[in-house]
Amino acid sequence: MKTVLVSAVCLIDVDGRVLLAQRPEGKSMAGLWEFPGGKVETGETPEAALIRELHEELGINTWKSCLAPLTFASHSYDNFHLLMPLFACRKWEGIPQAREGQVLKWVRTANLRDYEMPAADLPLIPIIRDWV
Ligand SMILES: Nc1nc2c([nH]c(=O)n2[C@H]2C[C@H](O)[C@@H](COP(=O)(O)OP(=O)(O)OP(=O)(O)O)O2)c(=O)[nH]1
Ligand SMILES: [Mg+2]
Repeated sequence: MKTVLVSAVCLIDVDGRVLLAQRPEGKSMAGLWEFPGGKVETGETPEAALIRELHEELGINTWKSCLAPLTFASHSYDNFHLLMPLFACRKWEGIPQAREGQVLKWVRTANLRDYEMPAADLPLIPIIRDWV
């Protein structure tokens, strides 16, 4: 099975809330809430991919020095295996905007369970709750 590398971020605001994005209709896993990010392209580092995705999806800028490794997901879906480093980020430039039809929501870590997420993300929730 193919391993797909996806880079994602736990953006944390000054109140300790985390940004979730709801996958739009027409995409795989539509309606589920995810951490912003996307697939790492050939020749790209996970950090560079995430900085690019955050600009494309949310219109914000951040830097490698503002991305701290937090944890990762490793999960077999039916047709691919997902390997997803999750970075924590508390510093960026701009206000996150839904540029790709997503719905965005700042969520208290205690309430993350109320948002239906992809299977790969479920083990990340207690880690984020304990860490943020
Ligand atoms: N960004 C993100 N993706 C996740 C999470 N959990 C999870 O299983 N995924 C999966 C969903 C997708 O299969 C893949 C994300 O890649 P993506 O967002 O670039 O892929 P996509 O299919 O939506 O977009 P694209 O290929 O059309 O560019 O990883 C998560 O928390 N954040
Ligand atoms: Mg994406």
